[in-house]
Amino acid sequence: MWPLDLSFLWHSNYFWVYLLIRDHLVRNDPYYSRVSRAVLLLHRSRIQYTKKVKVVVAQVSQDPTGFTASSSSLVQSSFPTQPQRRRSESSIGTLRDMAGSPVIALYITICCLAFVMSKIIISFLLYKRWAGKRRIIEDSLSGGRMVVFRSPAAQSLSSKAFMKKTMKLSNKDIIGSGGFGTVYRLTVDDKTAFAVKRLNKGNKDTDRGFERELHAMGDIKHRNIVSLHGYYIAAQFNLLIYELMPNGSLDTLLHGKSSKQKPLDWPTRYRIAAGAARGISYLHHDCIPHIIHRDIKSSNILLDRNMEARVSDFGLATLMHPDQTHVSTIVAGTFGYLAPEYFDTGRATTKGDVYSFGVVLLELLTGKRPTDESFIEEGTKLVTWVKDVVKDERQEQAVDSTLSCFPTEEVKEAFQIAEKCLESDPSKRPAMAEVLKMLEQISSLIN
Ligand SMILES: Nc1ncnc2c1ncn2[C@@H]1O[C@H](COP(=O)(O)OP(=O)(O)OP(=O)(O)O)[C@@H](O)[C@H]1O
Repeated sequence: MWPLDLSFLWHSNYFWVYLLIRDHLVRNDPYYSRVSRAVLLLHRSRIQYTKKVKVVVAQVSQDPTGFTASSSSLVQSSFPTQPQRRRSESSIGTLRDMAGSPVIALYITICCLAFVMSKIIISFLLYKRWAGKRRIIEDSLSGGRMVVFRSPAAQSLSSKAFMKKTMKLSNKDIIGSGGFGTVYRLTVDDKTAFAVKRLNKGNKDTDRGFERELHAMGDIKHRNIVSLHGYYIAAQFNLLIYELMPNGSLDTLLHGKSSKQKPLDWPTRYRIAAGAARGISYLHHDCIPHIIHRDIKSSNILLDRNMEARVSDFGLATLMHPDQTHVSTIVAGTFGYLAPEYFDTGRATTKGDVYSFGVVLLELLTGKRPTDESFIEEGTKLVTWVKDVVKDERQEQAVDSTLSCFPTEEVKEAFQIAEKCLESDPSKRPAMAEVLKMLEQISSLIN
């Protein structure tokens, strides 16, 4: 009976195809979208072809019951009734008679050829993807090593002109600076620009671990994460090449002094909160190995041209294995955003990131920095102050004064989510995936 249903051979293909297209689910990459559509099309035509062949086989065997018409009849035949058993015995008899039939020979040949071809094509695509993931350009100009991860945006990085532009970066190109170094805007042409972060040089030993981490970061593609396009390692400095976020950081948007800057409205704030939660949730739950960010704060949440939130700065991120729930570390991160247990134990956990996200959510709601001077004067801090406000049901008074109108119920819900994230006992804090779910439920209130 084996020639009649060769579909089991195909099922092994689906696993490889899954490997090929799984990223599409999160990336929305047009290439994988095309591949998945082609696979679906092939799958449907295979089913149709198999049906047609089975009909032909049934006709050739002049079997009016069409014993091969569907796999369900094969399943049924595992527990055959009396008439079914008689019918299948006659079918097997007919099969034996048909062993030499040219139609069956043709069917087997086509199935085997298609199977072999499909394996070759899928292996080729997987190899191409693996080989094309990263390409290395050796920079002979300054003796450094540049690695560029393949992506549509980074196509233009292949030329030496890019290296020359990088070497010419000056103070006028600076767009920001932080604890780890200075960030420059690098314009390749009218349409292409990148953010280049210049890091102070570590020693050779840290380079190897540093490169390993960067390669893992290069693999992370998500609509709420700032992509790393490549890096450059030289004797005096290291450069990280990031996607440029035209709308800057949430920190600047909320607390910037520019008079031209319009205050953020509630729907934008809500979208930023949900986007950032989605990005962090992806790092915590969907990346293998899982990633703890360790420095979630408003200056590490950047905004793309559509004001979609992107989590950035994995300079402090630590890769951990799936079976590990925490990593030990010296205290790092930013004061005001760190979970209380972090000071005691020095251990970074995903729940620590949840706490920091809770602080960012409060920043979005109140428009105040966690280290706002008014809190210091009153001898309190943002988190303690908000907890009192929520307890007394005075949320409306705590909302950012630049928010002229806002939906009270949704804002109250958001305060409650922030409060859950800020539980002092980490085990009582929700996981980031739950935080995202709760935030998404607010949007169902909006609609
Ligand atoms: N990819 C980017 N696109 C646009 N602007 C960026 C990008 N990365 C960083 N910046 C800008 O540069 C500023 C400094 O970033 P950087 O990550 O170096 O420091 P930080 O996040 O402020 O502090 P820390 O280094 O302590 O994390 C950011 O606040 C942001 O305004």
